[in-house]
Amino acid sequence: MQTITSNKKLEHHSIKWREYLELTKPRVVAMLLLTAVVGMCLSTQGALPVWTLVPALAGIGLMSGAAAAINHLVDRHIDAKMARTLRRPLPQGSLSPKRVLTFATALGLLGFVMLYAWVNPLTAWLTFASMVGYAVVYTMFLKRATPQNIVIGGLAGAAPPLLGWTAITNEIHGFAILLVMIVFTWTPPHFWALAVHREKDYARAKVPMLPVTHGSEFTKTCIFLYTVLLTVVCLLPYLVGMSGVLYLIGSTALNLVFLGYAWKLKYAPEKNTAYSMFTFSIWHLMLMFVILLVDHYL
Ligand code: HEM
Ligand SMILES: CC(C)=CCC/C(C)=C/CC/C(C)=C/COP(=O)(O)OP(=O)(O)O
Repeated sequence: MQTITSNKKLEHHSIKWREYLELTKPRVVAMLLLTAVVGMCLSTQGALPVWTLVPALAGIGLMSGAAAAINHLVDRHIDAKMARTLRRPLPQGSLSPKRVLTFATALGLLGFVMLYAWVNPLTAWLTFASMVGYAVVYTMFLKRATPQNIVIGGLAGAAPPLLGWTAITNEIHGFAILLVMIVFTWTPPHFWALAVHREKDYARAKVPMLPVTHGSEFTKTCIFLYTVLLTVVCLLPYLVGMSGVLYLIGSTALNLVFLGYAWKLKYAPEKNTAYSMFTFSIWHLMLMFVILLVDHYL
């Protein structure tokens, strides 16, 4: 009997851990950290100091996780109306809003103190600004107000390469801004492809995403134009001498495939084209940053 009770307790405990982890959007944070690592590596020709790298990644990861948890908290009523987000811990009632707020505050504070004390105040404040940009500016205001929400809000998610760069050098460099621009121009095709696929969800929840306010045809045109812009932006690291030929070939190949998806989505869509493009967008960004890294060290 006692064993059954303690097993239940254990099960209860482990389920809660999984739910707290889900609040932090771990796969998104993993990608943000990859872009931050690349920012760190590209900022120097030398080896990275481990005593800066570790607290920098921990601090950026914790503050991103805190921002994601606040997004879950603020959006809990919207999330309850959409099939994709209905099973999240808050709409399901498996975590209370108060607990989520405490969790997010603890994570955010811990991350900030780590960055401030062990990295540098510049990185701590820039990460804080990104956290506010996503959790407050995007989630509380822009998301509910304008179809340009993700374009402007995308700046917060694009910041980590700069955060990685400043963590190592304590200064804002033009090359770091180029990396930010890559993620910034990648965000609209990344998200709008998903929004086209999930248009009904957003309409039901009354969130003014572009396909809801301007229709899916207009959104597909915007996706295509942003993908062209992304292709041009991705040439800049080569043109300014930040990256070499390996990067040029790799990034151009990735962008040609991405453009292929955008073209197909606009002119010859099949049932799953929008979702396939969204899935590819994640591979695209991941490989783009891996190529930047390989190019830097070869
Ligand atoms: C305003 C900016 C952004 C918006 C609105 C956005 C939106 C979304 C949404 C709604 C999903 C969930 C898809 C699903 O549940 O199937 C998603 C997934 C994802 N996003 Fe974004 N995104 C943004 C920026 C970013 C950035 C900057 C990164 C990383 C650098 C990123 C990386 C990812 C990854 C890795 C996934 C897959 C997560 C998973 O499989 O659980 N996103 N994005
Ligand atoms: C400190 C720092 C770098 C902060 C950035 C944090 C962060 C987690 C950015 C990711 C952007 C993202 C996943 C937006 C989706 O929100 P959504 O509400 O539109 O998507 P949802 O419906 O899936 O919740």
